[in-house]
Amino acid sequence: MTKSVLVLNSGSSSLKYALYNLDKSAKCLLRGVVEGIGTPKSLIFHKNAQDGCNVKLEGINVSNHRIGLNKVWELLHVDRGSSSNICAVGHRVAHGGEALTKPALVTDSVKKAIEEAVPLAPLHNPANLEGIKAAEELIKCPQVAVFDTSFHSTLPPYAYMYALPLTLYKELGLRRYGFHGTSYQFVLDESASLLRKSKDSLNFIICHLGAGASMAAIREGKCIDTTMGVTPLEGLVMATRSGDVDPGVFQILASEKGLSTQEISRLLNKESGLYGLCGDKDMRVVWDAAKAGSEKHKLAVDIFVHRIRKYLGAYLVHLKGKVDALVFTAGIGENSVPIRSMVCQGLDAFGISLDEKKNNQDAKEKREIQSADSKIKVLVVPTDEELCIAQQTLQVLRI
Ligand SMILES: Nc1ncnc2c1ncn2[C@@H]1O[C@H](COP(=O)(O)OP(=O)(O)O)[C@@H](O)[C@H]1O
Ligand SMILES: CC(=O)OP(=O)(O)O
Ligand SMILES: [Mg+2]
Repeated sequence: MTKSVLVLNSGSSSLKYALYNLDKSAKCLLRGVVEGIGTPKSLIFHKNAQDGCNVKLEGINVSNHRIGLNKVWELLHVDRGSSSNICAVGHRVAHGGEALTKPALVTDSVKKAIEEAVPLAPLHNPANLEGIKAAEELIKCPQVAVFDTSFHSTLPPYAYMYALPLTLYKELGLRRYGFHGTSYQFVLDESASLLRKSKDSLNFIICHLGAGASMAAIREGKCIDTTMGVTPLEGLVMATRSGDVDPGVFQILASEKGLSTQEISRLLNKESGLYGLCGDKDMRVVWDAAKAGSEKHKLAVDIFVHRIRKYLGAYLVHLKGKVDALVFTAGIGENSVPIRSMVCQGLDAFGISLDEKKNNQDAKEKREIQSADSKIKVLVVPTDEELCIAQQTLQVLRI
């Protein structure tokens, strides 16, 4: 049996995993996801691309990522003994801080740097680190960390600095880092290949709209601005994250509601966004309820779209109108016809116009959906963070 690389993408409440051939083809052998970690109703979906072996485990109790990885390990073991051929593990790590700007072989000092960045990504880095430690115990092979933040290391200082006392940047590393980097990397390459041009000659505005959502402005293949900040909380409205709010709310919540910093952080990260506005966090449910007439769900959709358009306007100006394509990716970006339509509504004057028939096509592959007279192309490009992590893992290990 061929040797393989295992990719672990530990999210705030999920653990996605995928197994790839350990060669340049990096063919996907199987993939799966443990959802609802930390709740009594966790779910595991496991799909073997080769023999169609699909497993769905429901209602299990996966209280943390370590237990999640143990379950995945059992499944890999059962699934044609896949576990015994793993020669490398690639981990998604959300925050690399200022020190870690490239994929890195996991060493004690790399783990320490990931630990030091925990305050900067409180929902993600602890899970990432737990995933690394658990994998080290289970699988004796090289482990590689691939950082969400790396892609954004090209941001110019005027885009990454906050207008806070300069000393805070020096003391605490308080600056914009940006996230979803492996997704942007993958989608940028895919978009350039769709347009049959070198990415270095192309400008894009990419919307990564998943449960976590962000946007990036790309000039000549390099990121020049992005919506997420020092943490993955800034910017767009997300499933449970507020995105941009006036920092003045901290004072009001503390003095008027007596909330601690921890409680405020929880409120902004887990109880806000779509969920805070309408009580639902899955855009499919939110959209259906809005269509059925629920005013609060309609408002949640309007706020979600308005925030995207605000940044779209900013990035169009930032790129001086020279944009080759507006790209939609991730769960909502790839699948929601109405959200894409609302984002592009009435932008003909800015060179963006959708072909609604193409937008409505039920397709899974990367494609163009702009109208014939649209100056800027509009693309739907499925992301694959796990494949990108596998490729970068192989590069670090020079395989
Ligand atoms: N057909 C669809 N219409 C609208 N939203 C969708 C659709 N399919 C998936 N989604 C949204 O995509 C989200 C998940 O996206 P994903 O990129 O997997 O997020 P993450 O990796 O951040 O968990 C779901 O929460 C759901 O809201
Ligand atoms: C950084 C981030 O927001 O990741 P995710 O979308 O997986 O939550
Ligand atoms: Mg994601």
